[in-house]
Amino acid sequence: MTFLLSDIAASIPAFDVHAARQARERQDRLTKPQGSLGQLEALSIQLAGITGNPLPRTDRPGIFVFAADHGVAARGVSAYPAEVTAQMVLNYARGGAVINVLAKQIGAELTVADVGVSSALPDDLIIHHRKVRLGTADWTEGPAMTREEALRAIQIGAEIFEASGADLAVIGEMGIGNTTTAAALSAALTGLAPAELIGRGTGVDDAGLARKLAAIETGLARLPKTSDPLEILSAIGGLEIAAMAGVALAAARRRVPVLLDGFISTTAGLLAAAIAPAAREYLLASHRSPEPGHTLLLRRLELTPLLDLGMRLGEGSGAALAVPLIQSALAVLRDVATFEQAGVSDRE
Ligand SMILES: O=C(O)c1ccc[n+]([C@@H]2O[C@H](COP(=O)([O-])O)[C@@H](O)[C@H]2O)c1
Ligand SMILES: Cc1cc2nc[nH]c2cc1C
Repeated sequence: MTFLLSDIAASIPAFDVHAARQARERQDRLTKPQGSLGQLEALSIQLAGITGNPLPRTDRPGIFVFAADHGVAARGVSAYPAEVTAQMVLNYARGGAVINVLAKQIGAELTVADVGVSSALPDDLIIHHRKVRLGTADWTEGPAMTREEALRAIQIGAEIFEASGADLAVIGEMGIGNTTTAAALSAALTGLAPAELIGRGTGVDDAGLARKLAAIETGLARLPKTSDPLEILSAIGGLEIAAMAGVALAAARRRVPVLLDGFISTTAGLLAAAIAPAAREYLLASHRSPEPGHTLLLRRLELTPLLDLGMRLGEGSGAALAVPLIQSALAVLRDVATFEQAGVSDRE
């Protein structure tokens, strides 16, 4: 099967304004003051437009966590050593990480894929073994990966989503150093200033923050002059960001909502929307991470997060918490009685 990004981009359906209008009309007839459920009302209407169903449901949420390493981690840009990426994949496989617990709590299926961890992982580990390469190259010195590798990582994300049957796609990640990559990639895609996009990630000190900025400035200086998202992605990385964008594109094609997690996950949403502008309508923001770049990207994508809990873990954790909120918003739209049905007097 040949995998063409242009085909995917062209096959994403438009937001269904008719289904959204029907959902809006129903929301306004439910036995509550109009607008009293705040953001949950807009959310249910948006889900109707995304799915093309005026009474949508998300009974099979899938959490897709992609792991990969970043050559740039060698520049001292993270508070943790690079081997934590591989160690955390083992933790996911054994069920011991935060996202394992939260996935179980909300009854979501968790899929973990190695798309570029830099060490060999045991074959008997129950994860998707889809390594594109052993981590990205340090993009301050040369391209993170080839164009073919970037495309392959997007394709893997799309394939993993397609095989899942999920009706809501959470995209999460694990990759030491990836807040630096996400900031560089976001800067290259949006023109936003690196100094405004960087944050402390896993908890770097001021010197670490200065190293992040220096790395990004070096990386951007050697970026070819291009607005082609795939070119930018292959120059900067990362593999897990590419795979998350692949999930987002494939989900949008099937009218499945994409629930973003934190800064890195939202960078993947930004990338998907750069590849296929129609994909933007399918993105939902679950929470706001304290990474400064996250707020800027949410604004750029015109997304309002549901939660603001100071969470900065990644791995889909903030998004997992928002899944029950989405399901509650949809249950209300489907099952609350209308004024007419309940014999309650409507507003004058
Ligand atoms: O989701 C976020 O906003 C977020 C913010 C800070 C850190 N993280 C996680 O921490 C790792 C990246 O942090 P760092 O400091 O190594 O660049 C990576 O595994 C992410 O999942 C995630
Ligand atoms: C322990 C640990 C767990 C993580 N999960 C996602 N990013 C992470 C980064 C670290 C360091």
